[in-house]
Amino acid sequence: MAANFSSVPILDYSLVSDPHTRPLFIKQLQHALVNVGFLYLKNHTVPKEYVDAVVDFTPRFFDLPLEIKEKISSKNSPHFLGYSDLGAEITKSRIDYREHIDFGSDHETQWKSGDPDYLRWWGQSQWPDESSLPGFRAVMERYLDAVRDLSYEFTSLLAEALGLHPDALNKFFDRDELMLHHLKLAKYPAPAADGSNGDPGVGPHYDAGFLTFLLQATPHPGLQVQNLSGEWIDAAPIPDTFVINIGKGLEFVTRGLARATSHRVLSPPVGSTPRYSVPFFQNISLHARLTDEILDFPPEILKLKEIRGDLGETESINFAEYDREPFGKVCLIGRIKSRPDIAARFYPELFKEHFPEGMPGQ
Ligand SMILES: O=C(O)CCC(=O)C(=O)O
Ligand SMILES: [Fe+2]
Repeated sequence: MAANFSSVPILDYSLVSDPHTRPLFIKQLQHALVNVGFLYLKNHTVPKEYVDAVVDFTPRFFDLPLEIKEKISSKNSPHFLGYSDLGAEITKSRIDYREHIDFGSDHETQWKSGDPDYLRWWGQSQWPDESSLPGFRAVMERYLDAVRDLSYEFTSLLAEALGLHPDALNKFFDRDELMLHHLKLAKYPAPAADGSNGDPGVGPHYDAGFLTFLLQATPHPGLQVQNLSGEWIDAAPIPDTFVINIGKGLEFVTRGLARATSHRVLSPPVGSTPRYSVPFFQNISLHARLTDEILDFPPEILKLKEIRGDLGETESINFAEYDREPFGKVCLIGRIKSRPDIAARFYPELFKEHFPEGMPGQ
């Protein structure tokens, strides 16, 4: 019988540091990876003051005057980094109702004219002028580095939970200065009472990379994950936790053992204050070709996949190109589809390929 789930498991990171309780953590992690694809992590190692500072700055960023935010608009970034106003982004042909800013760890683009397009996906972030929000950049970069470090530790526990050597997944990451991980600050306003805002929230999707560490920065519910029978299960905020989920890249390279789970965000109810959230997206090397990487799982681990059964029908299909393209290309295609405006400006050939009829909605 297929294993299904009706809630998202909560794992306690403090179990890892005690040799007596560590095996229990690994067991619980194994269940979460194979059967759910989502988990909450409590007692994690990112200092509370780092998290609190991010929670404090997030609404203050969105409260800046529009002209300050527009100065760092993602429209002008070949790296899809910067500020995106409401309605800028498309998920599965549907317009999302959120405002956001995306940035990455400090990074110089490796792309030069003539190089493959996908190298250009990573590059410099755009930050608001220091004088308009003093301390913002330092707080965000400090947080990004701390979550990155936790994400690497977690990746090695995950390898262990899947019966691999703890270092088995390290080869997918480049040296720190060549890696870029993403952080997004998102604001989900309540829709207008007359429904004139169109489709609210963020539509069903998978994340692209290896792992996502989500900080839900307000107590609003809204995040939902889809179980094996297609039902939407709430993943409401739990104070002092991260919600961790698996991206399509990790699912692909583990041959479906670790499952990427479709999820979506519903807007807060009419009249509510906005919901804020801060996902960290752990990337892997732009050049990593996941089809070339055969990981050697022990038979008892592969059996867990059989016991779980098929992943079932979900409402989102994306990032299917892992079977032929390197990580950077797969993700660039994802960005091209969600931001045709940026694609048309900086990646005209890919734009034509994916939007042969021209700009959608025009
Ligand atoms: O805002 C959230 O809670 C989740 C957002 C999300 O799934 C994403 O940006 O990929
Ligand atoms: Fe997501």
